[in-house]
Amino acid sequence: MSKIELESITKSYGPVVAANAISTVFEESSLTCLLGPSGCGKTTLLRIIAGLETPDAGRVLFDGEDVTNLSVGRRDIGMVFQYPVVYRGLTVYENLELPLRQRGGGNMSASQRKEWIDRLLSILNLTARANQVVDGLDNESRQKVAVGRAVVRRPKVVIFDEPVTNVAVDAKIEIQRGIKQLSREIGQTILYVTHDQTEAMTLADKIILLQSGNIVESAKPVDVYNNPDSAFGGYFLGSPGMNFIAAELERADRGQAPGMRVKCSVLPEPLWLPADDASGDLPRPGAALIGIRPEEIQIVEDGTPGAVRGRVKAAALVGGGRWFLDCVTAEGDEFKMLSAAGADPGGDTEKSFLFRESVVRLYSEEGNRIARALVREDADVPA
Ligand SMILES: Nc1ncnc2c1ncn2[C@@H]1O[C@H](COP(=O)(O)OP(=O)(O)OP(=O)(O)O)[C@@H](O)[C@H]1O
Repeated sequence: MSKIELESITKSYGPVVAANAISTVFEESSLTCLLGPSGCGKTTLLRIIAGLETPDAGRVLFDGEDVTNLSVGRRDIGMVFQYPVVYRGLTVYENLELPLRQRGGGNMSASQRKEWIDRLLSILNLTARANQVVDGLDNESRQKVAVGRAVVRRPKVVIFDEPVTNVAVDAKIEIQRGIKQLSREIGQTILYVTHDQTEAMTLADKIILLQSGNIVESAKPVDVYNNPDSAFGGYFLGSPGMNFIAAELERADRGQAPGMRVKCSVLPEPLWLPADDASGDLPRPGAALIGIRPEEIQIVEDGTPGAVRGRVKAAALVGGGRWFLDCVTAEGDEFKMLSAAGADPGGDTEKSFLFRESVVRLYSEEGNRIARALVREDADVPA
């Protein structure tokens, strides 16, 4: 189990930059999901770490050792792909035992080896099938065997490239649970590629979100979800994604405290950005965006303090009895919201909406986060 560091990894295919000077760290014994839309560079990065691809520039380090020019075989990596790779003609147990016999298991006694394989079989819910020949197994069970084969030697890192794409839903959850357990109980360092945000949110200790060969988010799932660094991250995670609504910034110092006033059609009163809360220098006056998640907006009684008027354009029932609503403010700004379970709010109806100030985030027009939160203009500020 190793800590993996990437230092300014760059890889281009003709005019396409698949990895643009990427630097990051995958901590030992952690499960990191590489997430992003098709073509963003997930597989390229994984292949460079595995040694299946050579970067144009930059270094790959395993526990501080430069492995950039080491062959695949000398990097000590386990791999699981979309389609299960198993030894045909052998039983489930033998599939897990063979890699240990071939290499890596030499210092285990026979009883230790059996104990370890039995533990893996139990984690992967394969104990009852231990003596079945893999050729007769369904695709899902064969993929579990492939996972077992990849981790049994306890390699420095195990790489998963969309391993549950071709697996039925029930088995998908079971395989994901097994993989999570492997990282928790055995401390295996795992890199996991997926384009499925729900899978990444469920599994990952850390999510790395890629866009066009660049890392745009790198944090715990809850932090990426609640406070994405980029509008792309806010939009990509969430179903539907975060709303970004046009806002206007103007300089508005309060006594000795420098800051900006933030006006937006969903805020009946402007909010205030103290200079201390801005990431970097205070932004220039002008256009900006506020970010708010669909589930953070409420429909409230007319006349509720802080509410603004708008219209529900269309409503659709979604999971758990909640309603997905397509809405627009009186000033014409569009937004989406998820209402609590309840009666049909009806399409094309006038409503009052509450955008809770406490969750309004501020982004530049280019989509970079300026502040995680804003305050009321009359809030106490340090002298
Ligand atoms: N061998 C190659 N030759 C030419 N272009 C390539 C090659 N491998 C990757 N690319 C290009 O590099 C970019 C990144 O590809 P990559 O496969 O890493 O993305 P990805 O995020 O894994 O996508 P997907 O989810 O579709 O697998 C894409 O534009 C792809 O077309």
